[in-house]
Amino acid sequence: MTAILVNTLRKRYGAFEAVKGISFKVPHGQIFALLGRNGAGKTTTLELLAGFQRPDGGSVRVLGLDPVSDRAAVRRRTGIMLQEAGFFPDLTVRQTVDIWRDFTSAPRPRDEALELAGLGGKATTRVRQLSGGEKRRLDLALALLGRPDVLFLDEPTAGMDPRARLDTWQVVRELAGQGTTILLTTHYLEEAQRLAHAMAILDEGEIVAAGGMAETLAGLRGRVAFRLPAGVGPGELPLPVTFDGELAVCRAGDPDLAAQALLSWAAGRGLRLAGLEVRTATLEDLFLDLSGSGR
Ligand SMILES: Nc1ncnc2c1ncn2[C@@H]1O[C@H](COP(=O)(O)OP(=O)(O)OP(=O)(O)O)[C@@H](O)[C@H]1O
Repeated sequence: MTAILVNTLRKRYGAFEAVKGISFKVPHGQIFALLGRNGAGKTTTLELLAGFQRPDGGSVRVLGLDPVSDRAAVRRRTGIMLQEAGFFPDLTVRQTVDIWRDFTSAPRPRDEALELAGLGGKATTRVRQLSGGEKRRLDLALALLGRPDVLFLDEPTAGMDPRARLDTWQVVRELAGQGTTILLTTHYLEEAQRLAHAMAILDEGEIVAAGGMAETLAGLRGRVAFRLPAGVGPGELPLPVTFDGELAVCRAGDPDLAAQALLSWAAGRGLRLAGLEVRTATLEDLFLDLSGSGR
C-alpha cells in the first residue's frame, strides 16, 4: 500500500515556481531518497508533505490523509527532522527530550530514543555543547519519539563523521525493516545508493530521473579507464573510448566484460593497459550526467 503519494504537485513563491508538477509514490516500509542540487525543490516538497505549506496545485497524501486538512492525525503518525533544529541551547539533551515527550502521545522512553539516535552518553550535555553531528542525532531522537509510521528526514547525516553516518544508516534501515516509511533528502549520493529502495532526482523543481535504486543502477553504464599504450590510436581499440585527461575511458553496461575485451586485445599485441580501472556505475555518474546535460 502507498504511504506517501505526491501527485502533480506545484508550489510557487511569488512569481518563482519552486516545484513544477512532480509525482511519485512511496510504498509502506520503503526508504525513498529525494535528490538534487541546491535549490532543486527538495525541502519545499518535504515541507508540503509535512503540511507546513499548502500546494498551489496537485496534491499530497500521507497515509491516505491530507497533511493540511488532517494535520493533527498526520502529525501523530509522522516524525520530522528538518535542516534547522530549533533547540534551546541552555537545556541538556535529557531536558530537551523530556519536553518533546510531553507533546508526544505514547512516546518512546527517553533513554530508548537517545540510544537509538546514538546519544546515550550525552544525556546531561547542554545542547550548545553538542557538535553539529550530535545536534543532528538529537533531531533524530526527537523525530523518533512518537514511533512514527512515516519519517521525513531532511539531510539527516549532514555534518556527521563517517562512523556516525553509518550508525544512522543502520537506524534508518532498522526502522524501515519494522515497517516505517522513510523519505529522506541527501547530498550524499552514496548514502542514497546504499540506503534507499527508490529515488527521484529533482532539478529546478522537476523530476529528471526516478525509479527503483537497483533497476536504476543496473541501467547505468560503468566505466573502464586506462592509459592508451604509446603509438596506439583510439581507432585501433576494439571498443570506442572518450578521453578524460590522459585516460582513455570506455563506458559500458557490463564494465567487466569490456575490460576483458580490452585486456585480451592488448595481450594479443603484447601491450599493457597501464592504470586500468574498472568501475560499476554509481548514482553519482547518473547525477553528474544529468547535471552536465545543461539543465
Ligand atoms: N520561502 C521562500 N520564499 C522564496 N523562495 C523560496 C522559499 N523557500 C525556498 N525558496 C526557493 O525555492 C527553491 C527551492 O528551494 P528548496 O529549499 O526546496 O531547495 P532544496 O532542493 O531543498 O535545496 P538545498 O539542497 O539547498 O537544501 C530555491 O530556489 C529557493 O531559493
